[in-house]
Parts: sequence; C-alpha cells; structure tokens
Amino acid sequence: MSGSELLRLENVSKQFGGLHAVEDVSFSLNRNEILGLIGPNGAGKTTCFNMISGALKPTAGKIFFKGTRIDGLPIYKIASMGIGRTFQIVRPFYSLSVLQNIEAALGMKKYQSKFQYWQKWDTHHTRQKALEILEKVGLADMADYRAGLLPLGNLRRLEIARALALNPEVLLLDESFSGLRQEEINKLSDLILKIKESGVGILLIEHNMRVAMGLSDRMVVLDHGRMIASGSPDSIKNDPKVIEAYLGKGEKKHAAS
Ligand SMILES: Nc1ncnc2c1ncn2[C@@H]1O[C@H](COP(=O)(O)OP(=O)(O)OP(=O)(O)O)[C@@H](O)[C@H]1O
Repeated sequence: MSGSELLRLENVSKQFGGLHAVEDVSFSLNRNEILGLIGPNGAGKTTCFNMISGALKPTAGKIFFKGTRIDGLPIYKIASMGIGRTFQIVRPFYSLSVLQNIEAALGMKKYQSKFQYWQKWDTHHTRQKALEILEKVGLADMADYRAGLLPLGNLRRLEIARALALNPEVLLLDESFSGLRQEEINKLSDLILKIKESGVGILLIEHNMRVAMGLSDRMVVLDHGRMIASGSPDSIKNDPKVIEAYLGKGEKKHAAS
C-alpha cells in the first residue's frame, strides 16, 4: 500500500442470483486524486459504490480503507470512518432549511440516528460548523432557504455539503452533474477540484464523458461487471475496448467502414 493510498478494492465481485453485476474488480484510490469510474448502463458502477459504502456486501473479494478491511461493515460505521457519498437521486430533508440539513448531517456523525437528539444538534458550535461547510460549497447565502425550493444545481451542492459534514477522506460522487446546465457544471467542477486539493480522494461516476475526462486523474472502465480498461483519460479515450463497449461491436464496424 502506498503512503497516499486511501481505498483499495481487491478482486471484488457481487452476484445477484445468477447475474454477475460486478466481477473480479480491483483498483485503488489515492489522496488528492479523482478516479473516474465509467461504463455503459448496467456496467456495475453503482453496485461498486454500494459495496464500498456498506449498502451491499461483496460476494467475493476485499475492500480496504487506509489498510483496514471494511467490506461487510455497516453503512454508519463506514461513513464514520471517513467515506462519504452522494446519490444519483438527491435526498435532502426537503422541509428543513439548507442550514438545518447540514446540522442534521453533523448530528448524525455524533449520534448515528436521524431523529434522535434534535435539540443537541442545535448548538452554537454545530451552527458555526454548518455555516463553514456551506461557505465552502458556495451555499452560505442560502442557509435559511428551504431545501425543497433549491434548483437542482444547488441541491447537488447541498448533497456534497451533507457528505462533507462527515469529514470524509474518500468521497463517492454518483452522477453529480446529471441534468445540470453548463454554467452549473463549471461551478460544480471547481468545487470538486477544491475538495480534491484539500486532501480528499474522490471516486466519480459520471456519464458526461467530457466532464469525467476533464476532472479525472485516472479512470477505470467497467462493462458487464468486468474491468475492461484503466489509465489516464487520454489512454481510455483511445482504447478500442472502451470504444467498443460504448458504441457496440456493430457500431464500431459500421464506423470503421
Ligand atoms: N439489488 C439488485 N438486485 C438485482 N440486480 C441488481 C441490483 N442492483 C443492480 N442490479 C443489476 O446489476 C447490474 C449492474 O447495475 P448497476 O446499477 O451497478 O450499474 P451501473 O453501471 O451503475 O448502471 P447505470 O449507469 O445505469 O446507473 C445491472 O444489470 C442491474 O440491473
């Protein structure tokens, strides 16, 4: 394990009945690095996220966080160790304010339950910390807005802010850019680079190839659960196996003819 390695998957597989959703996948993620996890629909990307975050237990293989084996540990335990995630579909508390959403996330780190100890979350210290996080993600001006009223771009920032409340060293971002306008994409890219520079390792699932290639230091490509390529964005872009996975064999032949 190198000094900067945060996360490592070793020969990880997940079967659902007879379906091999993820098969024998190995890769690692370092501090200050963005690793793009890409592949066509159904390739196994979200299943990888679910195994890393503890929502699913691998059928085979091992997952390490800073050298400690974490596969099969409960979600809350993995989150409190320092692995945060966002979801494809945003899930804030819509009726709470932006600030309260972060206070709740900070409270969950302490108490590991959503609805207990509400009053204890509401301390001066928690409020200050929540404001600092909102400042970082550019939502401080909207602290008192109801989360349900935010447009999608800001909801995605709020999701990231909630994940940051757990002070993660690894951040799993699941299609954070989907549905955003170019201006919002640029702002979110800047934020993600800033988070990386603060010492976090980021694993990014992204269908927008331009965004994924632009942000990632390295990429891993899955297809039908198997890892078909890994390397720099440039090497991935020109890899015939990757082109074939995205376009399909027929299309490639067609394109070549
Ligand atoms: N809980 C489950 N039970 C059964 N099959 C599942 C389950 N979760 C995922 N799958 C299947 O596993 C395969 C991989 O799915 P996964 O969601 O990981 O792919 P993905 O790469 O994230 O796809 P997308 O880009 O469309 O989100 C798919 O065939 C999917 O239908």
